[in-house]
Amino acid sequence: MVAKIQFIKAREVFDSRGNPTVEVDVHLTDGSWGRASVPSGASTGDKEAVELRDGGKRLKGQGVLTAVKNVNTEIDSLLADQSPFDQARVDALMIEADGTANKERLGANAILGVSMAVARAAANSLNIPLYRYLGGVDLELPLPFFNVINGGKHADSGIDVQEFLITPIGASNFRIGLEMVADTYHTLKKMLKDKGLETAVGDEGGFAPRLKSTEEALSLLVEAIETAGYEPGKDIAIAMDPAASEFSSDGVYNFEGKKLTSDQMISYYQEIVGKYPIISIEDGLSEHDWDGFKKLTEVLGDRIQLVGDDIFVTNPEIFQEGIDKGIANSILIKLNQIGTVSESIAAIKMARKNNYTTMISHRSGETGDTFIADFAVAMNAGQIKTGSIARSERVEKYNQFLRIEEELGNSAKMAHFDVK
Ligand SMILES: O=C(O)[C@@H](CO)OP(=O)(O)O
Ligand SMILES: [Mg+2]
Repeated sequence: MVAKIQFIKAREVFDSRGNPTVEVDVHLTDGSWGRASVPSGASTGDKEAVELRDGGKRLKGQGVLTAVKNVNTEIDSLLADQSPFDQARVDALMIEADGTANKERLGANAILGVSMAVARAAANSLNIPLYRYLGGVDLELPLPFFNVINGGKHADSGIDVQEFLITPIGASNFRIGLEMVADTYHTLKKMLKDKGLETAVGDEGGFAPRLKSTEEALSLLVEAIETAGYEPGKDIAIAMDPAASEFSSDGVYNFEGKKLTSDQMISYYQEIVGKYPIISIEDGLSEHDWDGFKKLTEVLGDRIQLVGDDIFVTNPEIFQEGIDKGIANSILIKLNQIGTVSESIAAIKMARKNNYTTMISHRSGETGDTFIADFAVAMNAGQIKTGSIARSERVEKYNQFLRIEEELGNSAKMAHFDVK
C-alpha cells in the first residue's frame, strides 16, 4: 500500500536567536514520518512571504502559536489522505487554502514547515536520503560560502556591510574546502586577538570586531587567507553581502558615515573589486533601487557574480521581472522567503533557464534542521551560504554535506566557480 498523509502535528520551538519558530511533524499511514523546522531572517525583504507572529505580523520574539494552530487544525484536515509523494499538489493545496498573495492568512512559517516535513516524510517512507528523494542521481555538492565577519543587523560590530564571506574555490572536494576555511577561520581569530580586536561572534557565527571600514575587513581577510597558507583569489576568494536595503533610505546610502548616491556606491564596488579578490556581491544596492541594480549589473556583471536576495525574495514572479530588466546574474534562494518547496524549485529552474547562478541560503535565525543541505545537493544548486563554522546550527549543515559526500563516494563532486 502506498503511504498517505495520516496526520500533521506542529509545535513551537526556539531558533538560534531565542525566538519562537514553527516545527512540524508529518506522519504517514505506513508509520514513517518527517520533521522540519522553519528559520527566520533579520534583514528581511519587504516582499517576503509573511512570517505569522502572534499579535503582529513581523514582531520578533513574539510567539508562533497561531501558525502552529493553523497547521494542527486547518492544514491537518486539508492534507489528510493526500499523497506525500506529490509535493507540487500538497504545496498548491496549501497556497490555495491560504488564499492570499503572500501567505499571510495561514502564515508562510506554517506552510513551509509542512511543505518541508512532507518531503522528509516521503523520503523516509521510501527509505532513501532526502537529497536522493528530491534530486535523484547525477548530483554535485555546492561550493560553500562561509560568513566569517558579521556586521549590519547581525552584529554590533558597527560595520555597515552585513556579511564578509570566504569560499574555497580552489578545493578539489567539499571536505578539503571545509578544512581550508577552518584553517583560515582560526588564523583570523588569532590575528584579531593579536591586534587587540574582539573575537566574539555575530548571529551567523562570523567574528564581530569593531572595525572602521569595509576595506579594513577585506584586508584582514586577505591577510588571514595568506597567513593560513593559501592564495587569495585562487585557493580562497571573498564574497560580500552588504544587504544594502538596510543602510539606504529614500534613495540615499548611509555608508561609513557618508551619504552616497547609487552611482557612488557602484563606483565604490568597482574600486574594491579591483583591489581585493571579490568574486560575488549580494544585495549591493537596495531592493527599491532597481535602476541602480541594473546599472551595477551593466558595470560589474561580466566581472563578478551579483546576487539578488531582498530584491527577488525567491519569488518567481518578481524574479522574472528582474530577469526581463537585466538585473543581477544570480539569485539567492531562501525557502521561507516564498514559503513552499515547490515555489523554491520553480525559482531555481527559472534561474537555470536564464543563465543565472543560484545560491541556497540559511537565515540569520536558524535551527538545527539541515534541510537546505540536502536541498542544495538535490537541486545541483552550485552554491550555498550557511554561516561560519562557529555556531552549531550552521556547522550542522556543513557536517551534513560531509555525510552526503561520503555517501556519494567516488562520484562526489563539488561545483566549480567560474572566476572571470
Ligand atoms: O541577508 C541574508 O542573506 C540573510 C542570511 O545571511 O540574512 P537574514 O536571514 O537576516 O535575512
Ligand atoms: Mg542577503
